[in-house]
Amino acid sequence: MTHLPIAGRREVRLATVGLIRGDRRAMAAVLALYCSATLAGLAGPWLVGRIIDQVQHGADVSTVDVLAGAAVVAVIAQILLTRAARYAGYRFGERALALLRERFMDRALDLPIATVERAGTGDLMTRASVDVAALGTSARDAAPEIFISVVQVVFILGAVVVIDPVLGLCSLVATPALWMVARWYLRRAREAYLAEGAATTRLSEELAATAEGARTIEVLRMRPARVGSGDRSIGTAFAARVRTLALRSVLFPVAEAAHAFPVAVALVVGAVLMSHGRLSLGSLVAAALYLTRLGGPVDWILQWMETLQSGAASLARLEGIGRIPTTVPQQRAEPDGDRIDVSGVTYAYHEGHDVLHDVSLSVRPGERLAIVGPSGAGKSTLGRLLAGIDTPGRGSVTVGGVPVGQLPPDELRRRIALVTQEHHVFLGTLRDNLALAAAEAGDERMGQALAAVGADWAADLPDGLDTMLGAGGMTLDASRAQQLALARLVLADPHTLILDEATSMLDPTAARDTERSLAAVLEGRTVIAIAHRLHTAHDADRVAVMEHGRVTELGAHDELVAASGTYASLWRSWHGG
Ligand SMILES: Nc1ncnc2c1ncn2[C@@H]1O[C@H](COP(=O)(O)OP(=O)(O)OP(=O)(O)O)[C@@H](O)[C@H]1O
Repeated sequence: MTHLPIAGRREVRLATVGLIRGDRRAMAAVLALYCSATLAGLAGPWLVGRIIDQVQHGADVSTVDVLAGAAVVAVIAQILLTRAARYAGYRFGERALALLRERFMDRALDLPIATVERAGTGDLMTRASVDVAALGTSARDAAPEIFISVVQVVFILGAVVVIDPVLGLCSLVATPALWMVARWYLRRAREAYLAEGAATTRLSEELAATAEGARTIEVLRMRPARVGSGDRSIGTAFAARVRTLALRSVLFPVAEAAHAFPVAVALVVGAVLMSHGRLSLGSLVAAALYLTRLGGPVDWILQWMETLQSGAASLARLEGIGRIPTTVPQQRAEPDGDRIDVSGVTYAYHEGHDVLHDVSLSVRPGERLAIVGPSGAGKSTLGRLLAGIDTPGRGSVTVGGVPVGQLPPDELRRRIALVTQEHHVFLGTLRDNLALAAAEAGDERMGQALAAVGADWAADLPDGLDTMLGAGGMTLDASRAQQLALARLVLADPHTLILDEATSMLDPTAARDTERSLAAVLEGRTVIAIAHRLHTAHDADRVAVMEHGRVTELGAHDELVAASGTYASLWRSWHGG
């Protein structure tokens, strides 16, 4: 299985910058609001310093009152501005997330089906669910919180430098130690917490399984084995927890010390500066108050950094989808007519193992061609090539002279449709389900399409086209679901249909109903039917027999029967003759 690609650091950086650039005004507003809120927050300690200085110089009560009043106003302004900044920040995050999600969906829907099939849908599903959720937490919480904290740290340091540059330098004394321990921690934390999560999950699964299977365990005398494996799981979980505890027991004390140390150094240095008359007591108190405030945002940064890292990993996985070349072709060519030509086609799922060898066929507009042959002969593979899902290794599959792979997917679907046993009912209204095939179709056309395939039940629905289908709504049985799929085909109106065992999975009654609906859809179109039951072949204009990846016989039913080849013997054995 080939994995879907993952974007590199540079692409992730570019994507992030692109998101910020795309919403530049909002970003500027967020930045301005956070800066204002932080500035308002800085007023408090500064005013306290001024009050101390004023009191020292024998100021009267009214001066102190004014300064205290200003401090109150600053606190209120800080609260209001922070609220506005958070609101704007979260909205920015949500918009960025929505954009990424939509871009991911667009890219995912543009992916060549063959690529998705080869990578397995699980990978794509995980990216669409787990990674989008992880990115959501990053965009919604981690990024804004880190952003606020960085703004606060910068402003607090700036304020201390303004009070006195020497004190500013003191506030950086612990930075190298903090930087080193943070790097050390972040390098190990992700893996350690993932291991802890996995060990905890394993332990609870183990205990639950033991409890549920208690009787069986007793009967089969498996107790020692279960106790042993339970002990091992507990041991693993314990070791994983000790590991994360060890990481925290290094990070937190260093971080605590890193917060306290600059305050202590600043007080000592400040006292010296004061004794030289370079600094007032009020300024020293203000600087010390600022430095004690550094701890909060620094802790916050450390705490959210990990989430941001995992968000970046998710972004790399979401952006990775963009690395896959889509099916959208470089040049647009207009097919000349509806004729389908397969010429000299070779195809291999795995290099060196061709499953189609030099297949050539022409299907004229309106013809009915049945493809028959033993299992594994390559019929479905040929069907996929005709529908443009896979591209031939050598040779070409063209419609009206244009290779099917060169037609944009939308255009190709309007010409050629592959009908398989899958007839998915999408969650939504009946109208939504039909609009997938023709978004522009009105209610009348939809009604006609449903009537054409004999879906009379649709006319009796109380909510009509607005009836909700799928989970929580009305469930359709297999034959109705297939009628819905066929009505979609009528709306899409392709000139060619490739039927791959379209009715073989249904029960016989459903198959009969469906066959009638199918007959209505086939009317007037070119039909290439991968036939499992030979009466389909009997009714076709021509029959192609495939064996070992080659077309070995091609002609009308009667001709092939008369030729006494493979088809004739298949027909005889099927007919019991
Ligand atoms: N996704 C795949 N990956 C690898 N090999 C495949 C894949 N699909 C089919 N094959 C192989 O290609 C060959 C042709 O398979 P294909 O399904 O086209 O035959 P078929 O004639 O349609 O058979 P059936 O009637 O059983 O569906 C078989 O050998 C099959 O094992």
